[in-house]
Amino acid sequence: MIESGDWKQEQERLSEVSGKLEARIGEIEPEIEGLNEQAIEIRRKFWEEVSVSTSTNEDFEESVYSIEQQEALLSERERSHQNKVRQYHKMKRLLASPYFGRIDFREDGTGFTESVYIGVSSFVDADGLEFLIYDWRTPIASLYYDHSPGRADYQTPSGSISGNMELKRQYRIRDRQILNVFDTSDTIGDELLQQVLGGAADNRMKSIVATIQKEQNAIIRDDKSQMVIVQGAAGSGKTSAALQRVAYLLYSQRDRLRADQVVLFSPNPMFNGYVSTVLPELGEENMKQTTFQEYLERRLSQTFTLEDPFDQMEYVLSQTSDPGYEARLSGIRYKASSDFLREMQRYVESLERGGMKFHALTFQGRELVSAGRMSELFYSYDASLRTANRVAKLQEWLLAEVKRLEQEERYAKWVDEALDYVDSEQREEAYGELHQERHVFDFSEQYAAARARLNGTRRTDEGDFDFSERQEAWLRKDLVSEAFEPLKRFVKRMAFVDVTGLYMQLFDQKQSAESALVCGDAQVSVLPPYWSEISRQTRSKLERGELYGEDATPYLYLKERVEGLRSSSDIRQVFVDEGQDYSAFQYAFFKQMFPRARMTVLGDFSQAIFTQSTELSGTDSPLVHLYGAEHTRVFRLHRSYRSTRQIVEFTKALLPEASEIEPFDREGNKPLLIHSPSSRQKAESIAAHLKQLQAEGFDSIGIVTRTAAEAREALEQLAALGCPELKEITKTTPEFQKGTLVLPVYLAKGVEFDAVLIYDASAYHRESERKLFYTACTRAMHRLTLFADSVATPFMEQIDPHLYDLKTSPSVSPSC
Ligand SMILES: Nc1ncnc2c1ncn2[C@@H]1O[C@H](COP(=O)(O)OP(=O)(O)OP(=O)(O)O)[C@@H](O)[C@H]1O
Repeated sequence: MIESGDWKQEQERLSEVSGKLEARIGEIEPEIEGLNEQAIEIRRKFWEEVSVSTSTNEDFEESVYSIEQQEALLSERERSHQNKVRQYHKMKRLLASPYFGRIDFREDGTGFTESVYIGVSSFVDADGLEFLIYDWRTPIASLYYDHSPGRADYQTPSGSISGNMELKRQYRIRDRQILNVFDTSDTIGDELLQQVLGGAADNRMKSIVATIQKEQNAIIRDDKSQMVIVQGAAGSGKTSAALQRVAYLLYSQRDRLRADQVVLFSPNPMFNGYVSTVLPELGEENMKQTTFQEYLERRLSQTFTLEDPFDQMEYVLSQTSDPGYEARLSGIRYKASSDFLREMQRYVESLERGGMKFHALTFQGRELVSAGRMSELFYSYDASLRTANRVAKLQEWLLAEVKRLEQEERYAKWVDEALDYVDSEQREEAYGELHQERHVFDFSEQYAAARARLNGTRRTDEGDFDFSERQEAWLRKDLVSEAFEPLKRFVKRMAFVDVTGLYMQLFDQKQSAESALVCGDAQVSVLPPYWSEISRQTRSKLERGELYGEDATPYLYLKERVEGLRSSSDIRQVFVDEGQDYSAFQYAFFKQMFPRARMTVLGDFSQAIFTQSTELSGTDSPLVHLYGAEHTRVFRLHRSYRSTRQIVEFTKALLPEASEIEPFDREGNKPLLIHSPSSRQKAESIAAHLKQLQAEGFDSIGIVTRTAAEAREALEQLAALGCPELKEITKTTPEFQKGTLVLPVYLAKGVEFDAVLIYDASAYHRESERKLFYTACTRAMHRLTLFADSVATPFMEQIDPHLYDLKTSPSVSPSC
């Protein structure tokens, strides 16, 4: 807390700045209105203001020029309007809470101290000379995040600036009143952070600009590395840092980076909604948001029915007695591995020498171009050409060939027969088309046609032999062209390349494990256990027109390498959250898909719940290899902000190798384990506990289950006990909601709750489920309660019993 004189002065300054903000808002409002009206007026009178004439070429050009000018005027007004609206919203946002921090900095050699007030955006005095508020992303504002009072320096585009920080102050402001103000000697005083973290969970993620920590600031402001990897404990602010990083990049590169050139890959659609308000809260437009599955669906769902990662997860967790289970697991691991990626790369290269597969071009049961002919041509091209270039050449040849065949086809027997069935509508169309052939603007033609129609006479050219011949020729052309349309599409879509056959070839069962994996000379270096069963499963799935989740990316990778890449060169920044859940293949794919982008990958290997997980850092990490170690920077976040100290100490103990996790010092109850002798009593106990939590005022509660089936069971049991307003979250739920949610742990990734109830802590047995259990428990901010039958998960038996409290089925009223 500061002295009352200082407080008074601060309040006076706040009132003064708020007054100036209000005055600026007052000035902007009529300007916005004016610009909007101008734009409406221009749009309304658009065609009155332009002169359109097509009489001569000069007139035509004049018209185009006049339309372009009018368009330019309109878009200039619309742009000015949008800019003003943006400014207006920024001022409004500032008015609610103009700044959150201040530093007094005496730059070496200047002889004076400047007070730098920091807020979500800059605000300059009316004369344009004094910064009343500095945007948190300005270079000088980084002093606030990186230093304590004393010697300090910060980086600017023109070099480093050093000086003395004489004061560092933090504020909580609401409705023009200072609620709290404190001077701090720590980097960012824990007091403000304590207050922020002690609050309730929200159904939307919040911005953290007022309390960004030094190690998070380094991530946010790294604008040198091509690849930024953040390995951080659960709740250490990885997602938060990523979102503030997007805002920072949009600010620091505002002359060359637009929000739609940034894309965030989220773990599920619900998470997209959860984080979508942070950037607008910071006055920035949202980046593009998607999930990898959405992308796969867009590219592959026309050819296959795709298994999504959640169904794959359900299989892994629930179908353990399936006879092919071990092989499937081995396949999932292998198909995500760098080994398989290397095999695939070798395979694609080997296709330059042999093994390409094509689908013949057929028409009405006749083979127009055989697969063999395509193969012959493909291998006749210059051997130095890459596969995709040869496929492109072949496509060009095929298109020309189809055109030639189409012309030949016009005199086929089926066309003669079809001509007899041409109806009057088609003939009329032929008539119209023939007359239009000359030129649409050919007035004399139209005039002659109109006169002929009016006078009921026949035009001389219609009666002659030439016209009916031309009409027949036109009809033949039209009939064949329509019939050939699917063939042309087939060639344009590159469907003549048999990608499925090529992919299947990789899983040729006839090859023994010791021999070559495929034709050509791609030799297998490492084959996974159960190889022939993996091959059988993969092939039979493909034969049914279906694709396992683990095959989707490798399949698409192969397709793109063979058919040519479909990259998005406009995207400049790619963010991948929950990065441990992506395979080496997916990363190779990201690089291929976004060739001009830099990447930021955030993840936690301790939360790697999918079988195909990837180690983010470390020498073997495929991520580090992606851009090379010299272009990659790895950050580690150890401090966990989400949960109370008691919850972090408990969850940390669940991971034998996670000793580096540090809890933020916020106190709460120890996690509570409640044993119940029967599943009925367990449900009753959960119901009673829920009621108690709601009575205590917790309004964001997650009942976290192991699988979707368990979530449904929980929902039914609790609803039968009268628990009100339980919300079921499934993989298709589009929005994160507040309230009591029932959801499987894989859908709780990345989100948090005031209180978490682990529906069945007895259900996690296998070592592979340790991370699943850890992920479930780390969703809790303030309370964690675990329900189990007589024996809880072995992971809890292995930890210090002092880390949690224990109860046996409390005698409580069984309903909500
Ligand atoms: N510097 C900070 N100031 C205030 N709150 C913070 C800060 N850093 C993190 N938090 C809070 O901690 C919680 C966890 O943050 P976030 O979800 O970004 O972590 P994460 O590392 O992505 O977690 P997980 O991997 O478990 O999903 C959020 O409520 C976030 O607002």
